[in-house]
Amino acid sequence: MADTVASDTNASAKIPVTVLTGYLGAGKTTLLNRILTEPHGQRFAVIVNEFGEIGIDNDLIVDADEEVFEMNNGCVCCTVRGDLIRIIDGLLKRKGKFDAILVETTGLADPAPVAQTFFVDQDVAEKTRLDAVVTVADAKWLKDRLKDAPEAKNQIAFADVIVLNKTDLVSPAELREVEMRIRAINPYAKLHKTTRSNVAISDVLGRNAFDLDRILDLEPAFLEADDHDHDHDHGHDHGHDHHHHDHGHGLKHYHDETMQSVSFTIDGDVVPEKFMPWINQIAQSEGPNLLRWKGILAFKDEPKRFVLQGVHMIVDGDLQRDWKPGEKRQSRLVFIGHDLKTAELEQGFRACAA
Ligand SMILES: Nc1nc2c(ncn2[C@@H]2O[C@H](COP(=O)(O)OP(=O)(O)OP(=O)(O)O)[C@@H](O)[C@H]2O)c(=O)[nH]1
Repeated sequence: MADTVASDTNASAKIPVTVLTGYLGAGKTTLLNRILTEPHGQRFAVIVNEFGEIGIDNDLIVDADEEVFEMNNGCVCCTVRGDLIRIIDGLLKRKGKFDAILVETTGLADPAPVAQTFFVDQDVAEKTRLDAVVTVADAKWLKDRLKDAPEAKNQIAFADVIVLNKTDLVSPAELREVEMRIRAINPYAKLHKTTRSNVAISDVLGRNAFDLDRILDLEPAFLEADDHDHDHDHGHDHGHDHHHHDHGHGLKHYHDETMQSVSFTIDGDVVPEKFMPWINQIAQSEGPNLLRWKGILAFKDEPKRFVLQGVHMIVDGDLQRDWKPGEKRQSRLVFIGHDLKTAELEQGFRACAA
C-alpha cells in the first residue's frame, strides 16, 4: 500500500465514487433523486442497499457476513464489504457506460468499511477514487441521534461534505445549536444547510475532497464555532473530559467527548524516507482509534504534492499535481478519531521535517 502508491500518478483517470451516508430518514434518497434527475450530462452507476436487483440487501450492509481482511501483521481489524467489491468489479467490467459511481449506504451503516473498500481492494483501488463522503444530517433529530447512535456520530466525523437537511423543521436557534454540535465532531467538512436536500450538485459531486486545500483554508473559521454548551452525555462514551483546544504551535485541537480532530503543519518539506515508515507505524499502532486521516505533504526534491488519506489502519497516497509557482510548500496532516495521542503524533510528524 503506502510504499507502492507513490508511483500511482494517474489519479484523474479513475472513476470518482461518491459515498452518500446519513441517518435513517435524513434525506439521502431525496438527494440521490435530485442528483439523478438534474441535468448534469453525467452518467451514474448507483449502488444502493435496498436494491435486490444488484444483489445486496440491508442485512449485508448493516451487519452480516462481512469479509475480513487479514493484514500482514495478522491484524483483523480492517474489514471490507465483499459484496460491495463484487458489485463494483461487475460495474467496472462495463466501464465506459458511466462516468461516476454513487453509493448510498443504509442509514445504520458505519461509513468506514464502505470507504475502506476503495483503498483496500486492489482492482477497485486501481480503477476508482473516493471523491467524497457526503453525509446528510437531519437538523431536527441529529442532536438526539448523536446521543444514542454511534453510527450517526461516525457519519458526521467521516464526512467531507455535510448536507444539513430539514432546516424547515427547526428554529434558527436550534439550527445554530445543531451546527455547533456538528462542528465539534467535524470542523473540516464543507457544510450546506438545505430543505429537501436542495444542495447544488457541484457541491456534492466532483469535490476531490482529498485535495485538502479547500478544507484547510476554511479551518480557522470552523475553529471559531466552538463557544457552545455541550450536553455531556456520558452514557456510552469513553468518559473523555471536556473539550479543549489549543491554537498555539500550529496545533489545532477540537473534540467532543469521544471524537477529536487534530491537525499539524510543517512549514516546509518532509523526508519521505522518514515519513512513510512513521505514518505506516502510526497506522498500525493508532489505526483502531483513527477514523479518518488526510494529509498534503511536500516531499523533499519532489515537484508534486503527495496526498495521503487513511481509514483506520489503511494508508493510501498519491503524488498529485505539481506545487504551483509561488505556492508555499507545506506539509499538513489532519487526524479525526478518538483518544488521539496528540503530543506523540505531533512529535513524530515534526521529526520527519526535512
Ligand atoms: N420537512 C422536511 N421533510 C423532508 C426534507 N427532506 C426530506 N424530507 C422527507 O423526509 C423523509 C425521508 O427522506 P428520504 O430522502 O427518504 O430519507 P433517507 O435518508 O433516504 O431515508 P432512509 O432511506 O430511511 O434512510 C421523506 O418523507 C422526505 O420527503 C426536508 O428538508 N424537510
